[in-house]
Amino acid sequence: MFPERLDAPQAYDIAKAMMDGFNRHYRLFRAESARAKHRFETADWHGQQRAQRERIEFYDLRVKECVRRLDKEFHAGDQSMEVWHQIKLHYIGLMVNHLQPELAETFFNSVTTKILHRTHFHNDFIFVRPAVSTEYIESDDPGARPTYRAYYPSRDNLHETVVRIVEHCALQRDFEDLPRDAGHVVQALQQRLGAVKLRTNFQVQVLSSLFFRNKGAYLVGKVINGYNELPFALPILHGEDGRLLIDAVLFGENDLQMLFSFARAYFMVDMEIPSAYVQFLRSLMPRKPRAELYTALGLAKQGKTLFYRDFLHHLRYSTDKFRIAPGIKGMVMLVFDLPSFPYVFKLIKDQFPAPKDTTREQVQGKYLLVKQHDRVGRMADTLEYSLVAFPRERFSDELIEEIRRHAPSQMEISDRDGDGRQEVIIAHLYIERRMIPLNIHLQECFDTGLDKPEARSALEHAVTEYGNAIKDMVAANIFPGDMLWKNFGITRNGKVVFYDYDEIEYLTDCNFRRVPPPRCEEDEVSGEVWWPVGPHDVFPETFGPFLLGNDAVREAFMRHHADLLDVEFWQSHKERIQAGHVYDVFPYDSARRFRCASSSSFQTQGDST
Ligand SMILES: Nc1ncnc2c1ncn2[C@@H]1O[C@H](COP(=O)(O)OP(=O)(O)OP(=O)(O)O)[C@@H](O)[C@H]1O
Repeated sequence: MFPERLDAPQAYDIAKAMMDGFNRHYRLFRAESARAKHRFETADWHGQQRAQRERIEFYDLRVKECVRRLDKEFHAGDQSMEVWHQIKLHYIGLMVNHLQPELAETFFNSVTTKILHRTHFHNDFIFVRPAVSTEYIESDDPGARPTYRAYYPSRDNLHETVVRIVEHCALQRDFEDLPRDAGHVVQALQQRLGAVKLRTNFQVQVLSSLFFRNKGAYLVGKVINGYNELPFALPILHGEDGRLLIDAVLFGENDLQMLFSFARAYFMVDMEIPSAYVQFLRSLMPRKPRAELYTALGLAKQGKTLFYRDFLHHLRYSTDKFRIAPGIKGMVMLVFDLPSFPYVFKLIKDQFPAPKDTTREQVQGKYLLVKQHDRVGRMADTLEYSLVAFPRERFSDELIEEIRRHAPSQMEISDRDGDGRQEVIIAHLYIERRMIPLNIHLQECFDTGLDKPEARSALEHAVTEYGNAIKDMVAANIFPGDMLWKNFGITRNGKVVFYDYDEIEYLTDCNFRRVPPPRCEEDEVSGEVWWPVGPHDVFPETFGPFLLGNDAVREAFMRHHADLLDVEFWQSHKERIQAGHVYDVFPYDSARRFRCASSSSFQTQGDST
C-alpha cells in the first residue's frame, strides 16, 4: 500500500544516510578512476595495476560502512516495514537530480538486503526495477565536461581535426609526432570510408574521458555520415623513448567488442554520468548487454544488478530447462546451463577426487585472484552470487540429482517465499559467459574430416589461438596450471579463453624445471614420474604427451608454439617479470599496429621500473 504521508521522522534521516554513503562511494571511485590519467602520463604501470585491483574492493567496503552507520545511529534493523517503505520513497526523492541514480539504487539494494529479511526483497522496499530514469541526464554545473564532443570536419581538414581531438584529451606528456600519427588515422579512415559522399551531418563524436587500462589509454568515438555510424577507438601508448604515440585505429563493432571483452580487466574512466557513457557505448556495440558495459567500466555491482534483471526476464520468457553443461565434467566445479541463455552457472563441489588437493576456500581464492588480476583477454570474468533461487520446474531431474550427489551443501529445495512454488536455492554460484569448450571444438573439426580445408584451418586457428592464450597469460604472470583443451573455450569471435581457475598460480611462484636424466634403465622405460616433485614444480617438457596426442594437433602446435614445451621459455618470462617488467598485451591484433606488424601476440616495450 502506498503511504499517504511520509510521517516517520527517522525515514528521511535513514534515506539521507544511505545517499551520503553512496555519494562517498562514487566520489572515491571516481577520484581513483580519474587518477589513472596521471598514472598513465607518468608511466606508473605497477600503480595502475594496483589501482585496478584495489578499486574492485571499494564497493563492499562502503556498503559495510553504511550498514554499520545505519545500525549504530538508527537501529535500522529494528525499524518497522512502514518506516522502510517510507525510506525508499524518500530515497527516490533524493535521486531526482542525481547524476548516478541507477548506481544509487543498486547501493540502496546492497545496504537494504544486508538489513532486511529476504521476504521483503520486493519492489516496495528495494529497487527490483529502476524507479528513476537515466535518460538525458546532464550536469547543471557550468564547469562540467560534456559526456562527448562533436567535431564537424570536411575531407580537407580531417587531419587537423584528428590532431585537435587528441589535443583535447590534454595528456600531460609529449607525443613523438602527433601529426604523423594523425596522418595514419586519416589514411585508415579514408580507406574505410572509401569514395563515399560526405553527407551534411558528417561528424565525429568522441567520449570526453579517455579509457585507461594497464599501459594503454583509449580514445573512443564514432564517425557519423548520413545513416551510417562507424565506431572507432585509438589506442595511445608510450613509445620506445617514452613519448606518446597512437598505436593503431580500431574500427567497427567487432574491434570494439574485443577491446571491451569480458575477459579483460576493467577500465578506469573519469565519468560524471556513467549512464550516458553506457548509452554512447551501446550505440557502438548494440549487441553487448548493458550489464557487461557497466562491468567493463568498473561498475561491476551495477553489471551484476542488470545481469540479474536480464536473467529473470529471460526466465520468464523462455521454457527450456537447466541441464548439466555439455563437455567433460569438472572434478572441482559442477557446471550447468540453460540452452537458451548464453551463460554457464558453476558451483564448487563438496568433495574433490584425487589428485585434486584443494579446498572450497582455496578455489574461491583462485576465482578472486582472477577477478582482481589483469585477465588479458584470456580469462573469463565471473559474476559471483549467493543464495540464488531458480524455479524447481525449470531444473531437469538429472541436474538435481547431480547437485545432490556432488554439492548437497550448496542446494536447498523449498518454498522460501511461501508463494506455493518450489525453488532450487543455490548457496554460492559463479556465472560466466558460455563458450564452446576447445575439446568439443577440436572434435567437431575431426568429425568434419581434416581432409576438408575448412576443418583443417579451423583446427589450425584453434591450436594457434590456444598457444597465444597461454602466452598472453604468461605475460600477465599467470600459469594456468591445468592446460588441457577442455579447460579453454572458444568465443564467438574465435578467441580462445581459459576458464578453469582452481590450479592457477602466479608464474613467479612456480619452479620451472627440466626432467632429470634417468638414474637407470627402469626409470627410462617407466611411464611414471619417478623423480621427486615439489608443490610448485612444473616440467614443461612433459606437457606434450597430455596435450598433443593427435597428430594434426601436434603438427600445428609444434609449428607455432614449440617454445611452450621448453623450460627456457617459462624461466625467461618468470625472470623478466621478477625484474619488474610489465608486458604489453594488446587488445587487438598486432598486425593492426601502425608501425610494427609482429606475429607475436605480446611484446615487450620499455622497462617499467
Ligand atoms: N564458460 C564455459 N563455457 C562452456 N562450458 C564451460 C564453461 N566453463 C566450464 N564449462 C564446462 O564445464 C566443464 C568443467 O568446468 P571447469 O573446467 O571450470 O571445472 P573444473 O572442475 O575446474 O575442471 P577440472 O576437473 O579440469 O579441474 C568444462 O570442461 C566445460 O565442459
